[in-house]
Amino acid sequence: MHFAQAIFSPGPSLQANQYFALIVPFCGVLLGSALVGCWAVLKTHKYLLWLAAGYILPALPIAVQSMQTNQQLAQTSVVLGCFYLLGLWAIARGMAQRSGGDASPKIALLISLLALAGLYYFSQVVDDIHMRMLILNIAMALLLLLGLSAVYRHRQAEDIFERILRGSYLCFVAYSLIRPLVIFIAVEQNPLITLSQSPLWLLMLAANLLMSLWFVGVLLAVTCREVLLAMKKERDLDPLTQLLNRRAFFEQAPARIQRSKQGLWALLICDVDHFKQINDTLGHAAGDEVLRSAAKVLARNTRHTDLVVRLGGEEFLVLLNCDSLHSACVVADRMREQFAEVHLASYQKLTASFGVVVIDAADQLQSAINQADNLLYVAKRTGRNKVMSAQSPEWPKKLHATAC
Ligand SMILES: Nc1nc2c(ncn2[C@@H]2O[C@H](COP(=O)(O)OP(=O)(O)OP(=O)(O)O)[C@@H](O)[C@H]2O)c(=O)[nH]1
Repeated sequence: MHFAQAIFSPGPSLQANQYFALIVPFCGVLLGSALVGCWAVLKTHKYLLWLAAGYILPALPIAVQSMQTNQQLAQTSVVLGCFYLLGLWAIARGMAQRSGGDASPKIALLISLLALAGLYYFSQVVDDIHMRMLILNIAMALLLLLGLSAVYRHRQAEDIFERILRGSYLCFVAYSLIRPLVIFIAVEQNPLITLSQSPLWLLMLAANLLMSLWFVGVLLAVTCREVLLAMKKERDLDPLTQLLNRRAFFEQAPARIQRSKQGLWALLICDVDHFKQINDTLGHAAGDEVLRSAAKVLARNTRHTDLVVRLGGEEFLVLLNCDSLHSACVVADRMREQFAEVHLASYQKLTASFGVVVIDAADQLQSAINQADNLLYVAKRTGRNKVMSAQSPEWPKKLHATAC
């Protein structure tokens, strides 16, 4: 019989459970479409397209085979086998790509060609449905295995969501490896009359459906979380230096100060000296590079409990946990010295000025920033490249009383 005829002419008596089996491919297409929709919105997560293909491609052979007699299954096995193999490799590829790896396309091609040759032999030369099922299921399990190594080799940030996703994929692979064994035992004990009407077929479809739903659920949850984290990062970080921005600082600083049980907090305002001149002589791109280097100098002199912020332009703010104004000034001075080490082509030496204030309560934040700003202004006015605090000799005596 012709292939197209074999696909479109259903068996003589379609059972109710065969129609019921169509729910599975329908769900596969639906879940695959959800992943495509997700990709269309994000545009960044290309691996979602591979995973979508992994859901949509096998849906076609499942739908067709659910309505076929064993004789028709033999005629369509090679073509429909291609859809299964491509679909399973797409899942492996998607998962591998998500982890920054690959799913060995050459090995996948070899496995697929061998499987298709086997399907051809056991359908066109010797009609053995048992062998065809075994070959196809073994090949599909091997294709999924190709993704597993990449998923475990290229480890992403270890968190509970990642572990659940990885664990789910591992279960999916394990199930695929066990399936040929189940088929081997089940068919051996109960020779198939019509595969698509057998409980084995329905059982496999039900297991597929459950796995698919679970896997897509986990995948979408992980993707949503990634998107939310990326959005939060974009909202909180300065894109040039990757430091916190002003808004994120005022959101995080009060809680950070209140949480700390002991010690003072110092506010260091830092401003790169003659930055306009750097921009004018070396160009805006070099200016940007200087800002990135300045951010690194500040960040490497702080601990994870401190906050480093780009207030705007060439002005930075550091919230530093310390035990005295003196120790905060020592840190600021170390930062100041390290500015001189930033490499600047043809520009003499990079310098920065600092204003330092200490506080012990969150409600002093705004006034302390204003005060640190005043100190910075004095540092600029009295020659730049210096750390100014209320204890500095240059600090105007009449303001001394209000300083920390
Ligand atoms: N490259 C670059 N330049 C910026 C950025 N933001 C602000 N600027 C420039 O930074 C310069 C700041 O100049 P000023 O405020 O005069 O400060 P300054 O030249 O450092 O002078 P002093 O602070 O008095 O030493 C301006 O020319 C801004 O255009 C940025 O993101 N990248």
